[in-house]
Amino acid sequence: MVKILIHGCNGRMGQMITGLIKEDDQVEVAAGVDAFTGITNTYPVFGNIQSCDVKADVVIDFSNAGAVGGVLDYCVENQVPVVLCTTGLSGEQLEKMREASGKVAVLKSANMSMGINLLLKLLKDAVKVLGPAGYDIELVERHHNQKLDSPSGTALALADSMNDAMNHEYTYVYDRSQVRQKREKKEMGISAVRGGTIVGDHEVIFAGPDEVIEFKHTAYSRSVFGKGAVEAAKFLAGKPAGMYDMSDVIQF
Ligand SMILES: NC(=O)C1=CN([C@@H]2O[C@H](COP(=O)(O)OP(=O)(O)OC[C@H]3O[C@@H](n4cnc5c(N)ncnc54)[C@H](OP(=O)(O)O)[C@@H]3O)[C@@H](O)[C@H]2O)C=CC1
Ligand SMILES: O=C(O)C1=N[C@H](C(=O)O)C[C@H](O)C1
Repeated sequence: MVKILIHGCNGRMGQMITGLIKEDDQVEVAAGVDAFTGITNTYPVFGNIQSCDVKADVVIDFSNAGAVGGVLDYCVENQVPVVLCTTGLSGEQLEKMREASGKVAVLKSANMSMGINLLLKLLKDAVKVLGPAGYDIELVERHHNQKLDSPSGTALALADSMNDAMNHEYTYVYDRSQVRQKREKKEMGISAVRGGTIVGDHEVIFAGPDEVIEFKHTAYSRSVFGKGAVEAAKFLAGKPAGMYDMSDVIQF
């Protein structure tokens, strides 16, 4: 039985994972941590990770970029692997994560769903054909009105996946309305929409002469992220220090 500590247990994703773990007899929640205490859980909940004295095999973090430093310190100190799902991390926070991965196992992914992870792979092939053929690349993402970061971590991961395949030739242009000049060839435009309860939509548009090719992923429920996070936790428990990602968990 893999014992999981959910960091951000009372948030949208924390509650989704709580439900998924109940249905899975290979995992259990050892404890939760959340700044918000207005929910009663069947497991012990701590107000911050430093005060948590319950042992776990792995941490799943869906919280807030500002909280990730504390999670990494806890995981290094207690030698607990961590599945980092929180997005919007700064350069400094990412550097801290890389340092921590020298001492403990860290799996980071901006999107735990099967669909987006397949798309990350497919886009590498698409861009190698369509980029040199002169197709312009634009990404549009849509999320609910409570989301803190923009663009989404997934939009950046999709762009990075294509840019990695193209030797980092492209620069990113965010929300084009502020840019008062014509589009350059080696740009990827990234635009964010926020509204209502949209779970998460990502579109990658390749616009060429007289034709457009679009890749689109729509999440209809947070369960697609939650299931991936639980599988990642099972995979990561007991793993040696290092950086991991969802391509280690889902093999296509
Ligand atoms: N990788 C993936 O597949 C996915 C990633 N995400 C990312 O996960 C993160 C969480 O998303 P979501 O669940 O929707 O967000 P929520 O705001 O619903 O949940 C986050 C929870 O973490 C709590 N929290 C914030 N700061 C701390 C802290 N310092 N210590 C303990 N708890 C804290 C919040 O409390 P309070 O409300 O009091 O601040 C809240 O209850 C976001 O960054 C989101 O982008 C989301 C979905 C999928
Ligand atoms: O905040 C969210 O809700 C989501 N965040 C992730 C992101 O920033 O990419 C993943 C998913 O799209 C939902």
